[in-house]
Amino acid sequence: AVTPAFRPPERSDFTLTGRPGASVVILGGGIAGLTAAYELGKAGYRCTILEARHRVGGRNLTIRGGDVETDLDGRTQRAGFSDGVYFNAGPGRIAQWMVTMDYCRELGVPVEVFTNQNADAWIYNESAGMTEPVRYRTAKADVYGYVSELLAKATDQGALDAQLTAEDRTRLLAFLQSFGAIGGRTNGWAYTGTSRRGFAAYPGAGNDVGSPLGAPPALSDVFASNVGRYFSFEFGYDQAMLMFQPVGGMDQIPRALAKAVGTHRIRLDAEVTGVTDRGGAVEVTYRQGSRQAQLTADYCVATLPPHLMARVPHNLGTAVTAALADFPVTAAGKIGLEYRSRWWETDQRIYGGITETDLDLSHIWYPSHGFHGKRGLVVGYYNTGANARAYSGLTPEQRRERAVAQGVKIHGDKYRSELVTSYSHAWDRTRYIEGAWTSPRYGTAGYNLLLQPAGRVYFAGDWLSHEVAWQHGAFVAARSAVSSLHQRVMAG
Ligand SMILES: Cc1cc2nc3c(=O)[nH]c(=O)nc-3n(C[C@H](O)[C@H](O)[C@H](O)COP(=O)(O)OP(=O)(O)OC[C@H]3O[C@@H](n4cnc5c(N)ncnc54)[C@H](O)[C@@H]3O)c2cc1C
Ligand SMILES: CSCCC(=O)C(=O)O
Repeated sequence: AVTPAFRPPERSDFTLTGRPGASVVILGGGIAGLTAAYELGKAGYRCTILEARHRVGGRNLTIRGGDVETDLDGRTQRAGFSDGVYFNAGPGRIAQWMVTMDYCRELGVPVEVFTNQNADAWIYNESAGMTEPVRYRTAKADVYGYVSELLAKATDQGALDAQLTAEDRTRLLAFLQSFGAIGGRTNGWAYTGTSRRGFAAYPGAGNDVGSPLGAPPALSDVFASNVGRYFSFEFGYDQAMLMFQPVGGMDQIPRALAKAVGTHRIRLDAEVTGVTDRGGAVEVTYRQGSRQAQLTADYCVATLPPHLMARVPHNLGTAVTAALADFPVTAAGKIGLEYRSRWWETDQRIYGGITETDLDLSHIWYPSHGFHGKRGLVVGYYNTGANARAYSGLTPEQRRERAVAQGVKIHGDKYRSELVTSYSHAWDRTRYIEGAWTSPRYGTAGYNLLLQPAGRVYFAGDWLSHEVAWQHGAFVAARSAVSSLHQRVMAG
């Protein structure tokens, strides 16, 4: 039998057929712009990409030693990372079903597992009064155990008889006993803790049974600590293991796309300043340094973030401007902390994965590659919204100090003493991006308007998809735009 009811969401062998040879100017060299150029190029179109930044990739940004970035506040950082150390400041993970994986395969970008969930990573909820972190495995054992105990008791006492048949009850109780590792009826279905909680010292040879963590805290204390707060993250269809990352940094994807497109077709440091639909062609003006230039093409694919495209003078109509301006934008930030030793592996036995906190740093990511290497890079914060803005308002030094002061609470002194260098990225303060991702108003006239070309101008970007904040969204939106452009050309 074939795998039931599953169709890859996007054909991996996407190709436009026919070679019409029209010219297309593409605004923005992020994933959407590069993909538009790549797919149109394969079909024989003559494409030119205008990208305002000094490199392609847009939000797909990997920072290495020597990279220099200046933000909207004029703060310049020069990354001091060692050779081989990299920091994915934007995207970091890919789900298996995403079309991003097909592009990695087609472009020859090798991928490796990205560890999105780790039983040995920590949970730390300061606001719940925790004074030390708890391992994920321990938190899960206790929460699953107590929830199972409660549900088993209610079931066995007949509280759910209106919902359950006698057979359902038997099956549910059997499931709960295994799921929560609870006692049976004679033990009152009690959760008393098992080896699932983990050990202070793991079992050894001969008669060494190790030092089990032992009895769990009281039920009420487990719920009060709120350690279950983040369990559902890994249930998400977009975040469930296995996840993947390109070997050597996420920017291997735009690099490979740019190579396939041909770097001679990409103009960097080229800021688009105007778009005019002339009826028979599109005229785009742009600025390269002090030079003003102009480019005319048969069609245009515009992939700037919508809130920035809204500010570019054009003659596409006020409804288009209003629709572009109607995308609420989220802030996000990350810091990369390079350490001279991989103490999280040697001392804490954490090989990849994520620690979850209620601190303003939100998440701490450990590297999913380079295990047992000499150095390594930890993502010391990955936060959004108000937490991201709190950090983006600080200088890079202040950001590092704040992140390290928080991280020490979980990891101890090495979090500070082993630190070599850091680089932080504030997406809301990044020129030509000004935000992390948007929340499209699906179903509105404005959103739907932008799915149609405005004259000879097509729009694309993750913001025109149902996978915002994922490269998948940028890929499929670009495919959609070039497909309708191509249909029109072939029909004409
Ligand atoms: C912190 C963070 C984490 C993320 N995590 C993930 C993840 O784990 N996995 C994943 O798949 N995705 C993730 N994403 C989302 C992913 O980065 C985006 O969905 C994708 O990169 C968007 O591509 P795009 O081409 O639509 O937009 P962009 O990358 O924003 O491209 C737009 C381009 O337009 C350029 N531009 C702007 N103004 C002008 C102008 N006037 N003239 C010329 N060019 C201009 C910009 O410089 C930019 O290059 C994350 C994003 C962020 C910010
Ligand atoms: C937290 S979901 C939005 C950003 C993203 O795609 C990611 O970090 O996985």
